Amino acid sequence: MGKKSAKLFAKAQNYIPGGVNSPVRAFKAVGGNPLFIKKAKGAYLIDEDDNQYIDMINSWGPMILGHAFEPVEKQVRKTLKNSFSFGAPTALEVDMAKIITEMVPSVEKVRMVNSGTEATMSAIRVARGYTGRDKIIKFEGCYHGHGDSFLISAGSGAITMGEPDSPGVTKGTAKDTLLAPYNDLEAVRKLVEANKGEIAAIILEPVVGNMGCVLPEDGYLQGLRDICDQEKIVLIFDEVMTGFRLAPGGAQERFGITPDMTTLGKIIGGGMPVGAYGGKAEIMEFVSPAGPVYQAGTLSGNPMAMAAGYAMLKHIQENPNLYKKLEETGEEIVSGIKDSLTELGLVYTMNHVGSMYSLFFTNQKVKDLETAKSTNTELFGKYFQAMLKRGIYLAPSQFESLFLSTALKKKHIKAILKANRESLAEIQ
Ligand SMILES: Cc1ncc(COP(=O)(O)O)c(C=O)c1O
Ligand SMILES: N[C@H](C=O)CCC(=O)O
Repeated sequence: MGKKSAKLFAKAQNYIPGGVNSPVRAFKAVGGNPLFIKKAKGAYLIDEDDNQYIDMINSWGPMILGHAFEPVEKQVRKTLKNSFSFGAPTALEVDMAKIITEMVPSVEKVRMVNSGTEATMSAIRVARGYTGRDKIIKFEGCYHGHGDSFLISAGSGAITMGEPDSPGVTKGTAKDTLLAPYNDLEAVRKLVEANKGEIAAIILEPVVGNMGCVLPEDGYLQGLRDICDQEKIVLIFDEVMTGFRLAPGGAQERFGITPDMTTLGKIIGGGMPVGAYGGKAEIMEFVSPAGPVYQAGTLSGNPMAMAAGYAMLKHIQENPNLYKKLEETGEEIVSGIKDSLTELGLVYTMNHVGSMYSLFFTNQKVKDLETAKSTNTELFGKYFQAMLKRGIYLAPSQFESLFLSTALKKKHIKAILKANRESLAEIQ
């Protein structure tokens, strides 16, 4: 790490818990100290010491078109001339809601919030209000933000820091969150049977990014859809990561399964702090002031955030072939890494879909939290550092997915694959 980043991290620890504003940024799981980033453009991050890195996380997903994408920047500049926030309805937020309903199959009506956390917290409240039931089912290792109901066997930074069940969540709250292993339909059937008529919602990441990248097995999403239909349970896809990433209409479009409700974030903000939840009009009509379930926000629908997000979605809607490029980039990187593994005689597990992937340092098939945890996290730390030394910025935890962007060109892919081969060889 460069001198300026080191100095800033030391200073930050005096004022910010752990020196960071979100735990996984602290590099605790991979050793070393975090880089402090001063700017980013296209495929690159530039730190305070002027080192340049090819970015494989893209702000944890939002920057799917690369950093400082011009049409988005232009729209934000234009909008900020009219001031930053009004706390009143705007034309922009109507455009935003319209484009989301056009693009995401399950969403007939949508409410904008400020983060993915707010979106999931609000979605389960609405599902509870709509069904008159209290319990929800979530899956071990899935992460839905830091709402109390979800910090139970939570993925992402919570597993990374070894705190999947956060202190501070009351027993009263925790008892209404039922847990099942991901990709295990039988476990869900048993929970539903044992809690008949009491489950308001099943919430999941339709492709998990928060225990590393884990894909739904064939028939799994359809199986959950069927259970929800039979038992009148609200099926919620948390597409904060996968929305507009795995297809213009997210994982639900890619896998052809329509949930009752969807939560969104990341890409819909174009890099600004935004979330949204939406779904069938019949359910969304329960949201205040149309209905009785209360949810509000001083900065919800903020013009800056709407400008960035709308410019991003409009570009995606008008250029659907960008997904072909993302698929090709993902395929080329993943198959190149697999070739290196074969050449080096290494048997590790690669999970991949579109522009999301994770390399797990285990020879087990990774399909749920238990198998994800079979990975060698120490080896992952060495791999992370070896890649960083070669100018490639990965997610600083094994329990995160990587997110590719359209800014990656041939030269970047070549550099990524070269660094991968050298790093894998170095750390054995
Ligand atoms: C699937 C998923 N849901 C919800 C969230 C929470 O979003 P935010 O960090 O914007 O609160 C995240 C990421 O943090 C996520 O990956
Ligand atoms: N996995 C998290 C969200 O996607 C990582 C971002 C964070 O918690 O800081």
